Amino acid sequence: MTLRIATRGSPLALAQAREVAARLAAAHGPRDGASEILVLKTTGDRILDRPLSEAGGKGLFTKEIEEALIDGRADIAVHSAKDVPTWLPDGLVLSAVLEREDVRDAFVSRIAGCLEELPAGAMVGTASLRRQALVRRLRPDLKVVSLRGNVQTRLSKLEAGEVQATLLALAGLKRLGAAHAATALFDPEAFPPALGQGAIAIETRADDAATNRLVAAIDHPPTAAALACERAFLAVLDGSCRTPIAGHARIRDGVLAFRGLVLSPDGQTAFEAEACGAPSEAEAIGRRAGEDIIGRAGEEFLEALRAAT
Ligand SMILES: NCc1[nH]cc(CCC(=O)O)c1CC(=O)O
Repeated sequence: MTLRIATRGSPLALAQAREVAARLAAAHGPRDGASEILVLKTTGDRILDRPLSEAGGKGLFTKEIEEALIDGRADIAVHSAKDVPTWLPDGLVLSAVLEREDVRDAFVSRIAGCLEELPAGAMVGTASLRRQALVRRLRPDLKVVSLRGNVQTRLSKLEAGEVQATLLALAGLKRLGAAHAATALFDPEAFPPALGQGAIAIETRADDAATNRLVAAIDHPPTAAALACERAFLAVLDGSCRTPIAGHARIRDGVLAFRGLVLSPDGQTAFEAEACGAPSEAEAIGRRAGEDIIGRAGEEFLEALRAAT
């Protein structure tokens, strides 16, 4: 039986699918761990002319891939965990997560060594509402503009001088062999990553016991716990592409510590929560942090966020 792995066709998505294929082969040998890659185009790949947050939000990079799982054209879907919507379709599960890459965002620029060094009025291009809000919070004097396209496209737009700086996940740069493009790295405390950033998630049909047994062997339980915590936080806050939301769970000395943040799009208002506990309580920890923010921020602020942009 050859496992069929569905993925988007961007260079980053292909690198991630190949990594899953290599791990399966390493864990189960070339026969039982054999796989083939099925490349699919998603709505998110087709919309190039406007911000994705305006294009209907959730699941733009996952829907067509999940459909292939549901109708049996594929056995495994590989996603960047941060692109996986809060709610999965009925019958699908995140059955494994690979060990997390570096969670940090990278600052990329030819004219400044870091965000602080950019001259007032400089243009920073990023399509991520989280990065836009965090940049505005730290540097309200900069011009933040949307910059779309896959990682390579964004780097060439920077080269062409469309913007003076951009921000990218270091994990993605590393997987593309382009980590040298990073000018500086953000401290995750000052510039918290997207929920799920740096992790590769494997989605399968819940009732496909044979596939789920094979992928269980490449699961990294500490990353899975961190992701469960981060996704529980997202679920409580009903996070979507429209909501600037950030956060990061990590396990140290057997304790899972989470810090999450919700921002107004202009970055001027932010609510933050911290929670920690046993990794086995990951989801409850994430929920607790989310409920803490709802309690303090108030429905009004959160409603305004949902309606914003
Ligand atoms: N939304 C695009 C996306 N999805 C995952 C990554 C990077 C890899 C990762 O976070 O695991 C990127 C590019 C980026 O944010 O720079």
